Amino acid sequence: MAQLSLDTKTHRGIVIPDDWPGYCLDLFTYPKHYSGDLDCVYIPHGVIMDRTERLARDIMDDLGDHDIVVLCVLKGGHQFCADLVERIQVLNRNSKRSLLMTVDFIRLKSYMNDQSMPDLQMIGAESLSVLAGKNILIVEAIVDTGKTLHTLLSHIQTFKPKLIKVASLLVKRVPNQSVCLPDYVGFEIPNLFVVGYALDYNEYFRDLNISGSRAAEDVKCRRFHLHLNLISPSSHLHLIPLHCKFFIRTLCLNK
Ligand SMILES: O=P(O)(O)OC[C@H]1O[C@H](OP(=O)(O)OP(=O)(O)O)[C@H](O)[C@@H]1O
Ligand code: HPA
Repeated sequence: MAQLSLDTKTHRGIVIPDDWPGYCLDLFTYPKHYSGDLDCVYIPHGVIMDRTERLARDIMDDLGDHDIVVLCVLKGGHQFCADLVERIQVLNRNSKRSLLMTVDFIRLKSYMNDQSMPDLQMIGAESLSVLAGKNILIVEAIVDTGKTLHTLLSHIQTFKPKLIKVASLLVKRVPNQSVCLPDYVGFEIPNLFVVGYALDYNEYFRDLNISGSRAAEDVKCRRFHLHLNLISPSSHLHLIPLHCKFFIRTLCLNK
């Protein structure tokens, strides 16, 4: 893992500036039940896929001809992990080098609403002893405060793996972030709350195609809370209490 201060040209991934407004929602299709809940399309799905393809190649260049255990951090990391593994499989079929992969899962949860809670739950940690002596690629959707990754790395290191690499689709520019930068970063984003592509707000938005009466009921409750947060920066931000000053951005709507 590189230190935060090591800022090479590509190590931060695609850097999205603070003033990036995203794309207007009306330019995309999205389920009607999310209308009114979303601010903009922040990173279109196709861009995520193209960037993931390049990350897969970088991983293959670094780790090709090794055996690795891909450790997917649930729940948020499941979509990125599936797409990244698929891209590596394509390279396995089409290049001279190959990467033998097994995939494992661990669940870490600390967020309520848009806030990281002091209590971090780790589910599935018991089975990590199988990682002893292995090459591990942790696949995470987002590094925000860095607490989740830091806790996971400390835990895994106790099993004495041979090598640990980390791939994260997103890294947030957060003041005083205390974690090392992942080895493979898709995008560096401003300090905004983003949803979609398996990233949630209280379990909503992971799958933008949710349907059914129970989901519809829940969505109504959630809308009540989210409306506060969806005012665009140029309108009435100053009227919102400080703790609500964040924006829900949609990573990707079209899949
Ligand atoms: O860098 P941090 O501030 O620790 O935040 C990053 C973590 O937050 C989210 O997990 P969450 O706790 O929401 O659980 P989930 O993946 O099940 O949604 C996300 O999937 C990351 O694992
Ligand atoms: O911006 C975010 N969105 C969704 N989940 C998260 N977990 C940490 N940060 C985020």
